[in-house]
Amino acid sequence: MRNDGFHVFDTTLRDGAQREGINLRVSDKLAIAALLDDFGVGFIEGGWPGANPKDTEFFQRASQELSLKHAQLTAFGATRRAGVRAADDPMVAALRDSGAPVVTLVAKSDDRHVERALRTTLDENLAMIADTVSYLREHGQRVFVDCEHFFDGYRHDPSYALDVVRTAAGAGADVVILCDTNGGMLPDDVFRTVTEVREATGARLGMHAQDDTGCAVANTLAAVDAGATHVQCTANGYGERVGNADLFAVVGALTLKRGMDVLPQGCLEEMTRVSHAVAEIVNLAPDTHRPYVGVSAFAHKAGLHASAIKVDPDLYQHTDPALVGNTMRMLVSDMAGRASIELKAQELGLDLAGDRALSGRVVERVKGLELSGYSFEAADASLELLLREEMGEPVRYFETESWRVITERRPRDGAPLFGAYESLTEATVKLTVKGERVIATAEGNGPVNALDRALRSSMEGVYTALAGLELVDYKVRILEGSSGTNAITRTLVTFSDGAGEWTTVGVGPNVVDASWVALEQAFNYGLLRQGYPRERDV
Ligand SMILES: CC(=O)SCCNC(=O)CCNC(=O)[C@H](O)C(C)(C)COP(=O)(O)OP(=O)(O)OC[C@H]1O[C@@H](n2cnc3c(N)ncnc32)[C@H](O)[C@@H]1OP(=O)(O)O
Ligand SMILES: CC(=O)C(=O)O
Repeated sequence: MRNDGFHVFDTTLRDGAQREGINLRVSDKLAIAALLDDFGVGFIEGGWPGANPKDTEFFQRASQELSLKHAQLTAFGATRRAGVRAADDPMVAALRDSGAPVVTLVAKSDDRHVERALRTTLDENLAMIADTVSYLREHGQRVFVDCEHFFDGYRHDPSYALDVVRTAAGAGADVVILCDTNGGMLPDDVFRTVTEVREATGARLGMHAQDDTGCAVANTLAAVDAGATHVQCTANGYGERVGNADLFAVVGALTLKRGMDVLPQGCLEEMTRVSHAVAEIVNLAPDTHRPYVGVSAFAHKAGLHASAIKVDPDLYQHTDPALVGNTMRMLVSDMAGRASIELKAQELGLDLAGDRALSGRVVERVKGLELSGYSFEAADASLELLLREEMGEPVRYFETESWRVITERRPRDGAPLFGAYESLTEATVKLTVKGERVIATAEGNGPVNALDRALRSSMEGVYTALAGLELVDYKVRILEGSSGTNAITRTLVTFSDGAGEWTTVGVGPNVVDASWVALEQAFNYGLLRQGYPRERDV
């Protein structure tokens, strides 16, 4: 049964946006709020209305444009200024007028911060808290109070820190959140402190953990173990400095490890989609190694793991990836064994018919190729071509006789070192396509572009679907960097046909050679994907 009394509170749009490098537009914030609502969080902290025009506009637009199924919007702001009535403080008025049904107030709870940062008295700080909470409650808003620097404050002057909690709860705050603002706590500190504060005050407590010791998720779980019933987190752990407790890791742990029903039915499996979509909106590459949601979170590389997974995936997985909307993947590399190959073939839709000798041959070839610089982990299309070759079904739509590339560079203005120049590359390919010898030449802005164009022009009369294939990514990695320009080069090329992408890998001492190897595979794989019958006799 769902635990309605437990709060999953998301602060991606407020604390997450405090991460260096994140800069959200109002439309980004609205889109992220909709995603967090899909994930089923109970509260979405939208920002600080009154602090900047963007956050004020967010709350105005949210009330018209968002129709939240699960979450309530929360406005963040500080307690009133010292020496001013809450009713007369324009920043408190902005919270009151935000339209948000819930306000989270940040309050000082460390006596040193009160005296040195706020530059007021300990009593006045308590009055600021009581006055602001009561004022917003009188205006019909639910209030949560974030006790900033609570854990440091509690160590320094526990009695004052407890007075802050009692004052907030006494004035009508529904939840008092203990914040590890500097992120310096460890789980045992948090468990002990939350237990003591709960026993001393009887207040409903929440936890807000920064990740400066890498313990934000563990600290959040420790607080829950000690009786906290409200957790503040951010999507993918984005936040000030090194970040906050990761929403997905915390929810994954509470639901799948603690058996707590903290999300509405059906929302848990939205986790991976929401994590990746938020990353796209904030313009950060999704972290492939993020717990639960990373593309590598259930990717298996070691041969021993694969052989056990073949029997039962649970043997090497802490949970079923489908529960969080993720999928298991097999990685094939020089750490693979026969079982890795069999599982990977299944994933690619190929039937090895339990042929151990065949999978053994593939293992040997993969290991030999990886020794010479190949890496199949990110190049499933290359692996599939290799598997098909070993299965006796080689994918060959053309045969290469030779290719040649010439690049001409003409400096302008007398050739200064960083000056402008004109550069043009010309590639010629000689191939056999369906038994016919073809020679094609094309120009491009570099060798790979020119070869790509020459390959297309040599075959597009025969394979018309080539027009819909596009090279979308090209990566070069220098292996054995100590050899300088003599080094081995590995290239990865990624193509798209609109419906999907595929990546191939090439290796060689010459970067253009390595690129050709990857291109040749990419074209063959692309033609296979378009459904052309394989040419066995070219
Ligand atoms: C731990 C956290 O992450 S809390 C979230 C922090 N987030 C942000 O700061 C982002 C948004 N902040 C802002 O846009 C600006 O800082 C504003 C608009 C809030 C305030 O701007 P300014 O009025 O120029 O003040 P400034 O930023 O220089 O200093 C903050 C003021 O708030 C006061 N203050 C800090 N905490 C509190 C509090 N809990 N209650 C009341 N006042 C507080 C400080 O004493 C300081 O007062 P002063 O102006 O009299 O010196
Ligand atoms: C409130 C908050 O963000 C903090 O104390 O870290």
